[in-house]
Amino acid sequence: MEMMKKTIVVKIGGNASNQLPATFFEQLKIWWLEGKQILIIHGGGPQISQWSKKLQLPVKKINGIRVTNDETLDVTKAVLLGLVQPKLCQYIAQTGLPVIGLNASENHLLEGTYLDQAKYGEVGQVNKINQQWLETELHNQIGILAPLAQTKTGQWLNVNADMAAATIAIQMHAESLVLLTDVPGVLNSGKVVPQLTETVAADLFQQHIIKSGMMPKIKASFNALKNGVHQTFITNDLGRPGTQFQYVEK
Ligand SMILES: Nc1ncnc2c1ncn2[C@@H]1O[C@H](COP(=O)(O)OP(=O)(O)O)[C@@H](O)[C@H]1O
Ligand SMILES: CC(=O)N[C@@H](CCC(=O)OP(=O)(O)O)C(=O)O
Repeated sequence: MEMMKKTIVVKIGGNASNQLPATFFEQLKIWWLEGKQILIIHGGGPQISQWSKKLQLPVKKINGIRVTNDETLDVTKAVLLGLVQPKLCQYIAQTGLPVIGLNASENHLLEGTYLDQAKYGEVGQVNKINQQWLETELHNQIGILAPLAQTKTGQWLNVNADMAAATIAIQMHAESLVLLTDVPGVLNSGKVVPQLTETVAADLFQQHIIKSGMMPKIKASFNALKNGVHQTFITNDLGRPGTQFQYVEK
């Protein structure tokens, strides 16, 4: 009987995807040669904001979540699936690794529901994934997946990429979740916090040391840890652990 391959989920933030260091591709190659199954969830927040501004659409985020109307949703889809994803696929293909771009419209890959339509508009969370089909796709190639979901009736939803990555990592029973961003980890007074517990995180929230885009990452990381993902990290370099999350059962 063939052993189930271990899955590693890497989320790449929009800023990070513009400046991927050599260590990123080296680590992908190492995991690939070790026989890991690799799924990359990509962001693209800064790129969506940039294109929204060019098109004179409002740019508004609440707690790191984009307020998304129908026009912003179109821009989000166009930027993620037309610009960010193909560029990442190209970079990975250039290293000689096999890669495929994926999105919610394929075989009910990501099914979602509205988060809070009155507050955020066309924004959702992922509830269900087509795990069987995804596993098959990831058997012989690295998957690059956009953070968009579809409702049961086919309405597209914009999903925060950190939250999408955590949900998908949980449902894939991933061994690790890495959130790759533009800072070396969670920072406090300019220094990386190497190990972060929920108690310390709550304290850093209260002191407004953890803000904006870092907020969904912290929530996503603890959510993943509590639901079976073995390890979660925030880093800007796959060669360094950055901040590792610690879940202490109460
Ligand atoms: N305590 C913190 N430590 C590090 N970064 C923080 C902190 N609080 C807020 N941030 C911000 O979070 C940003 C990362 O989130 P975001 O811009 O959404 O990145 P990504 O596109 O990778 O998801 C950092 O660049 C920084 O500006
Ligand atoms: C609902 C929501 O906030 N969606 C995000 C999706 C992209 C994303 O999360 O990109 P980063 O990881 O680069 O921030 C957005 O529209 O910006």
